[in-house]
Amino acid sequence: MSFLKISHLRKSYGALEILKDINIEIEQGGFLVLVGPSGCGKSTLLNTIAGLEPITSGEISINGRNVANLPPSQRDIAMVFQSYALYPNMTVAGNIAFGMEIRKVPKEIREKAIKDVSEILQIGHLLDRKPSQLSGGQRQRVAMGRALVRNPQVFLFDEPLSNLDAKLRVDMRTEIKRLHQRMKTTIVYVTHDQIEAMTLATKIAVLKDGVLQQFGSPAEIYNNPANMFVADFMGSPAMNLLNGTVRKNDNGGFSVALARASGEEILLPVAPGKEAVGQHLGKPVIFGIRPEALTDIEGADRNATTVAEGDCLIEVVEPAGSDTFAVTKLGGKEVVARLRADARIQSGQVARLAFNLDKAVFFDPQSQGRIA
Ligand SMILES: Nc1ncnc2c1ncn2[C@@H]1O[C@H](COP(=O)(O)OP(=O)(O)OP(=O)(O)O)[C@@H](O)[C@H]1O
Repeated sequence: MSFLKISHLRKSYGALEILKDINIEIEQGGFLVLVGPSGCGKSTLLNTIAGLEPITSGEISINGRNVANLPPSQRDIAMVFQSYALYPNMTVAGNIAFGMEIRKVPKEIREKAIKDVSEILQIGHLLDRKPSQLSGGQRQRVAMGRALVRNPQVFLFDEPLSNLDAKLRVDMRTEIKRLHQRMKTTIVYVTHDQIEAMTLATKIAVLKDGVLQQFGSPAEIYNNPANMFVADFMGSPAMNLLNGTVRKNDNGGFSVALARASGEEILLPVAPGKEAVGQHLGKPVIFGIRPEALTDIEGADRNATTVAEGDCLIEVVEPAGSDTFAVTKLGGKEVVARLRADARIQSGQVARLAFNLDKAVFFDPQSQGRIA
């Protein structure tokens, strides 16, 4: 049974509909990440789960109980905000225990809870400090500690790492993941950072303009994006989306032809299992390939069943330490290939690249949906 279930949820401000028929469900212990560009409605969705915003219609159930019309205090959730929202005049221990004090939890139990969470979060040495005496990462830990001591059914995180610098963000991301693995709590987490979404989530919901674009595991979303928006939004560098035309091969299979800058074409065979693209025979399609599926010949995946090679004029080479990105042009668009770090390729040179066509995806240029 799903633990958190959002059914046909709609939210409007006056005539403006912000969330349009959202349906999502996750299991107990799941880590749901809501991701999408600024203004897509992810914070609004989180706030409706928290009870901070009333919904226009639909249902939100937690552990089988419809909470949509309950106040936040009766939903058994705890929220960690981007701004941390710590009380500046209280010590760390005071901040963590404040909710328990209000609920008149006995002192020994409070002290034990503070001790337990401060061990988990490694903030035992900070308990007597005020928030102003803490670093951003330490404040973030205290905010999490305050949520943890409540032991709620669901944790809600609203962009908790966005105020931290890049290095600390990565460290805290790992820490949140470790915490989730250890505590097996159910989490809903908002971010606009697709890497955070990929690394943390058990399930990702991608939103755009208040519409759920795709809901699935990180691997499903990465490998089989539902549409061109998801394909472009998830992954860095983004998936290459190129204009192609479907052709029939002499042997009965299909290929996709991409125009080169020179005017000639490169013909890429369609891998087994992806023949649905044949329904678009003779018509334009969008050919999607991730940078790592387009490599130097030596870097090609030896286990791939369908690989094609093609000579491409390399316009720019960008060494990135662990690998090298090369930019070429195909199908009227710039294409990024991900080469091995020591690939001997230079800008201005024609280089032979390998296309792993097992990883290719096709989209209908009209509907922008994936052809499956
Ligand atoms: N009280 C309100 N009245 C009217 N419109 C609102 C209100 N609150 C939010 N909105 C609008 O709802 C849309 C979704 O906002 P929301 O804050 O949920 O987006 P978001 O995806 O979390 O964006 P960000 O990443 O920038 O925080 C935006 O277009 C916003 O302008």
